[in-house]
Amino acid sequence: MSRKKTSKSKAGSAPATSALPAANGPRPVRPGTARPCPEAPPNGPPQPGWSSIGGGGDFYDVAFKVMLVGDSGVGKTCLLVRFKDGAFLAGTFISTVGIDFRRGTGPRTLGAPPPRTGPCWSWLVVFQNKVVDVDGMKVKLQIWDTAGQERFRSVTHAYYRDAHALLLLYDVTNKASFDSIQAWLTEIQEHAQDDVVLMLLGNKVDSAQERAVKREDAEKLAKGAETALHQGPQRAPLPAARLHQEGGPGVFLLQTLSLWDPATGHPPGRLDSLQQSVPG
Ligand SMILES: Nc1nc2c(ncn2[C@@H]2O[C@H](COP(=O)(O)OP(=O)(O)OP(=O)(O)O)[C@@H](O)[C@H]2O)c(=O)[nH]1
Repeated sequence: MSRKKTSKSKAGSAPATSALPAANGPRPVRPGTARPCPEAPPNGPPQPGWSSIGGGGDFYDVAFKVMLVGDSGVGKTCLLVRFKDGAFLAGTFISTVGIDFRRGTGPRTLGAPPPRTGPCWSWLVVFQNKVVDVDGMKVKLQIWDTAGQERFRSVTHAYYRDAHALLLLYDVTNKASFDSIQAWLTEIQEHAQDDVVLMLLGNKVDSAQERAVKREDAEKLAKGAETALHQGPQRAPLPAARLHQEGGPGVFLLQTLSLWDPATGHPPGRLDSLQQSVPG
């Protein structure tokens, strides 16, 4: 695929920005994705068990932080946008890099030097809240989109710690993005909570002709990874069979999906549930 990579912004409550790579020159910004979320608490997202009245007028019973991770270009931002707004971001690929924001004033001028004072919302992550109904319970998902580019990993790691679930994406048309999954798993093992829920997502199954990763290979990887994660030094060993049956914490399953409907060019419906993903 020949997509020109430029840059896009993701905002969130990042750690101090001084250690972060500086934005380099003017960068295009996607409307709607490059804005700080006013609900963002300075020290991370709300935890389960918080009040049933959330910020921004959302009512919920329980809240979870979900993070999207995976190589650059696999479709993390598209997934977030589809899930939140039902829209698909087609066209030029705008990659996630650091653009910073001053709290309350929105995006600063792209390419301008970073602000010298004041709190900064920034960089390589952006999150969106969405409340979904699960068995009569209002579940608030705070979904964090991270920059996939390798040079930003040390920054995005910091956000794994308090994540309840990680959606690990690869692009079925890009073998390299699948080959990287092992490295992502190692990072997850190092930086995420022991009981984090993981899901492997193979995106872009609509591009059947360009497919470079077989479903069986991904299933094999998911199965192996599930066992390895639960036998790792920091994790309690759990029999794989039990995990499959009970669907408990740490389950690592493969789902494939397409965020684009090739028949109509429109999204095939809201991704309220990843279970509705396209078989591939
Ligand atoms: N055909 C097809 N293209 C998709 C799909 N999902 C995303 N894309 C395209 O893939 C490209 C990259 O998508 P992004 O969501 O920006 O990728 P990302 O993982 O956020 O990339 P980084 O921000 O660099 O980490 C865009 O051009 C999208 O239009 C899909 O399901 N099918």
